[in-house]
Amino acid sequence: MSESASSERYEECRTTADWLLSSTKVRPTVGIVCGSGMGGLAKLLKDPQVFKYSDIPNFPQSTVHGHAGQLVFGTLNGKPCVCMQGRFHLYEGYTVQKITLPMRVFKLMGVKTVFLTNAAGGLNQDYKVGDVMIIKDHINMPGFAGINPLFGPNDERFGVRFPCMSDAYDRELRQLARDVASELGYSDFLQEGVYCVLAGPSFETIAECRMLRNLGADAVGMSTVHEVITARHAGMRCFAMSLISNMSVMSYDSQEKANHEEVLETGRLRAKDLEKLVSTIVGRLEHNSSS
Ligand SMILES: O=P(O)(O)O[C@H]1O[C@H](CO)[C@@H](O)[C@H]1O
Ligand SMILES: Nc1nc2[nH]cnc2c(=O)[nH]1
Repeated sequence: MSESASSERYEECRTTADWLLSSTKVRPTVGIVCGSGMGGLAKLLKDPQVFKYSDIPNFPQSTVHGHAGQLVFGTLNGKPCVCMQGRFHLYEGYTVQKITLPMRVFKLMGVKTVFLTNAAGGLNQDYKVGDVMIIKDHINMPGFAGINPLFGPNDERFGVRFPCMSDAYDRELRQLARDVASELGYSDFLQEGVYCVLAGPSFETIAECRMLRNLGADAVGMSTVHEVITARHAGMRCFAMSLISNMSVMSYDSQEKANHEEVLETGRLRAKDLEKLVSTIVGRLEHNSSS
């Protein structure tokens, strides 16, 4: 990609951010991305203002069941928020740059902290369906094949050429999440681990699940990592959580089969707990001018 194409991408994000800022009075400091079946989070926002993705300039469209495809502005526990009720995935056919455009739009709208949720398969055999895993680190499998949202000329207006990723998942926010989970009585189903992203859309084979576990992954999914890389590049703090919606099949004796209906059903069962967890954490966020 040429320097001018990179500049066009900046202008594309700027146009979208300016359009949104002129269409709402909310000035969000918190951005939320809802995972599969977790769109209920957006319904917690007070005085909501809803924009369909199809009405927002330059926005991709949601094509996956369980992703409503709208951007909701409002306040959550007193904090001005923008919430993606539906995210984009590589397997939908978008480029990695397109699926992460909303993160740059968040940045240009003034967002400081991004909360991401996803549904994921549990690779760690100590986990169970319905567990909530705070993500402490990731493995970017598509990145090993050159699929990284920062590929191409770097635009310094967003961030540096070589951003650090060893601090991608904010330590303080993870501690806050553990404290809040403990207060809410959620410790029994709270985990903390490593999320591995694959391109999808096929679920993993048994051999692939075994390999990913051996590599140190606790959960596997098809999202979040690209968004986190883009958000961190732009200097936003990130907190991400996986709902363990199904256990990855690790044995040739197993009759289990991963499927999207189970993923959505687990989301429905754990929805209220997840919503309480996220809204309480957001309510306790402190933003100063440098964070
Ligand atoms: O990561 P989210 O968007 O929660 O969705 C997860 O659920 C879908 C598979 O059921 C995949 O898209 C996977 O990434
Ligand atoms: N790749 C992948 N994504 C998921 N999303 C929800 N469950 C799964 C899973 O088992 N594998």
